[in-house]
Amino acid sequence: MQTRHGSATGPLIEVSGVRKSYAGRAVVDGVSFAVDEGEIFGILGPNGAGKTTTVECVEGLRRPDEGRVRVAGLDPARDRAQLTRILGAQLQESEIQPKLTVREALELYSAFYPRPLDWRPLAERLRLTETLGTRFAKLSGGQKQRLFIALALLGDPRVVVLDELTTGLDPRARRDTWELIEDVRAGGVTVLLVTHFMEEAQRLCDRVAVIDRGRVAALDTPAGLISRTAGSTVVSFTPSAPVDEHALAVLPALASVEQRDGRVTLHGTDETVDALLTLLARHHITAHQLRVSDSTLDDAFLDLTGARQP
Ligand SMILES: Nc1ncnc2c1ncn2[C@@H]1O[C@H](COP(=O)(O)OP(=O)(O)OP(=O)(O)O)[C@@H](O)[C@H]1O
Repeated sequence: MQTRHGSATGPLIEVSGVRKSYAGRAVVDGVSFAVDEGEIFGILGPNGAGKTTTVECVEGLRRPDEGRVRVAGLDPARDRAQLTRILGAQLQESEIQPKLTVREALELYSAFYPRPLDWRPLAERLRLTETLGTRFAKLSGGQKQRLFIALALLGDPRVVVLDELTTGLDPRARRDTWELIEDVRAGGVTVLLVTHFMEEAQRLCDRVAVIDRGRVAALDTPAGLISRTAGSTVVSFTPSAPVDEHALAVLPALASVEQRDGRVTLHGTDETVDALLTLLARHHITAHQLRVSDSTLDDAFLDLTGARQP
């Protein structure tokens, strides 16, 4: 297959056995993954897991102590000048002069690239046209994020790296930003996305690497991560009469069972639910407020890392 940039596909980003220590403590401890062109690839993990350090190695901002990173065949630590032509990174708020207007920021950053996109249609697409005369400091959170995306795309990159893009946004602005990222990918850009939000990863990412304590705890599609969690179906109900614990404990494919305040919650599979209903019928027990749902990426994450999300 040919990409819009005309090169043959293989992974666009390769991270292999990367290690990075600070003061003798390994914060990235042998991370490997590969991102194909056109993917939205998520890096998900608890605070301090090493996500930012990992993507900074991809951006060429940090040099790994060990391991290999390649972006379109370039070594980010060595070939930074060439890398900036194909990789757009999200700036941090502190990197933009608060007094610059949106127009000035777009013009200034365009000058950094050899072949920048025309910023006007980009501003239009990112709904920034109304704000062109507004100073950066006066923008809303959502407008700032849209400007960050515009600046990351100005150089017509093959890949953009977005780190905690929607942190601090309200739900509406977050959803708008997700649509923009989907648009960006539809335009052929590969997206490497660091996120804390399960919903964001589930909605946007083709594949997700869950990073925990500097290592890749799992790498799969969001659906794949969910299906490998112990008990991908959750069923809860209030029984009309006590249910024998031992009978519940031997239900097929049962991952866990909990009885609290008269309510029973089971994690299992569809097979568990079928057997449960048969069991209840046999004992003439009615299941009040019966709820059956699929596990979420949240459950998968907890299973994989044992960490609570903030
Ligand atoms: N320059 C540095 N010097 C020393 N320690 C650092 C440095 N940069 C990061 N760390 C530490 O490395 C660990 C991993 O940091 P990193 O920012 O990569 O994690 P993260 O997964 O992105 O976390 P968060 O979600 O909290 O941003 C943290 O404990 C952090 O304090």
